[in-house]
Amino acid sequence: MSYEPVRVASIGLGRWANIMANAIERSEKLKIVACYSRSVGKREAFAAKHNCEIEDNLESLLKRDDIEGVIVTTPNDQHAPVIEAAAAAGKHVYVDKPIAVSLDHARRIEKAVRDAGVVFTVGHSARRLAGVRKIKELMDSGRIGEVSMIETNFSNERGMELQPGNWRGDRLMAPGGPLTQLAVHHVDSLQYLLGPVVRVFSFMKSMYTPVDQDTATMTICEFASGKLAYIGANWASPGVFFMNVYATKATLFYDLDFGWWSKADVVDDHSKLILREFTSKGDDPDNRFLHDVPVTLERGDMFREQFEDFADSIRGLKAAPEIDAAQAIHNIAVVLAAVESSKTGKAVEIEDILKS
Ligand SMILES: NC(=O)C1=CN([C@@H]2O[C@H](COP(=O)(O)OP(=O)(O)OC[C@H]3O[C@@H](n4cnc5c(N)ncnc54)[C@H](OP(=O)(O)O)[C@@H]3O)[C@@H](O)[C@H]2O)C=CC1
Ligand SMILES: O=C1CO[C@H](CO)[C@@H](O)[C@@H]1O
Repeated sequence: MSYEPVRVASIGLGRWANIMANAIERSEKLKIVACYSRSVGKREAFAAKHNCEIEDNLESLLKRDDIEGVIVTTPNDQHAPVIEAAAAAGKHVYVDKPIAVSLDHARRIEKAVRDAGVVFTVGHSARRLAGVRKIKELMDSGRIGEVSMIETNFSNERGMELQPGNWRGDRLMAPGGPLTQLAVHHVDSLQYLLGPVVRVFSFMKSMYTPVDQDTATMTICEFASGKLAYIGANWASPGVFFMNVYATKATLFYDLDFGWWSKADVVDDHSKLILREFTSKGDDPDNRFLHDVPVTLERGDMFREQFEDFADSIRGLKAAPEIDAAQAIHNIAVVLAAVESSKTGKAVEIEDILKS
């Protein structure tokens, strides 16, 4: 069903704003009409590239009646103040992940959008990858049996390039470093697949980086269902994104070439999902053989789709976007529990984090 494109403004015009704008430009459901960032150079470059108007300050942008929603890609600590102002002005809000880096900020955001009655969503796009959607389908259909555990990793080399002053190198703005910035995507996908995490244990170390930030993290999660998951995330290796699912009838190996992450319209072509199962399974454990079945992945576009979900909700085609504030808060609670565990050397209950 087609409708008048939802008119949006981009706020916080760094690297990710441009990748998100490219995705919006692949859709007929939204149109970027204006932009704002604090520095003049970034505003001018973004407006020229994405053919939109420039606003010199947030207040003037939010006063415009022709802007229906905002795309917030400011650094993590600037999500809450920008969203509070946008929601108070009646603008619908998309914010990139993580929703915020403290529960206090996350709850301020939840309250602001609820009080204003605006549509709100968070960019946990990885669950929309063709491989993750297919894993969910294979789990729900019973094809792979019952899952006991999932192992994941999302890593890249960025910790080695951090400089003092970069917000990613700040423990308050990016707690757990690569866990907050990269593997929070796996935190979301794992809770999408297995339900809520209840308890977390984590080790975090600072390695191969010029700043005082964790760059190697290993986290184990226990789910309310009793199932288990491992999340590895480092900032000291070439890019890695994988998810391996262990189930009673088959094991799934999902691997994505991180080099294509920001090109969401083709990234699914650079991923593979293998299903490993028994060819025959007799009584003799020394006479059981396995084979690998490649699983076909239909190409999607995780970034375009998340914006279309947002736009469809604004136009009333659906009640709400797939990812809401409550899920995003649970995602960040898992990250904060992992950071707490790495400090205390003990497992941390998510309930205790949510109570704090
Ligand atoms: N989903 C994904 O895969 C990814 C998500 N992200 C997320 O996107 C967000 C932005 O990341 P990224 O683009 O890499 O960061 P950058 O630092 O490159 O860009 C953020 C920009 O926001 C601007 N800014 C800062 N404060 C404000 C403010 N108060 N109001 C308006 N603009 C402001 C800054 O520019 P200026 O000085 O001009 O204001 C800055 O350049 C983060 O939340 C990050 O986690 C990032 C990468 C990938
Ligand atoms: O979420 C993310 C995924 O990958 C990006 C790198 O391309 C990160 O910068 C980011 O924070």
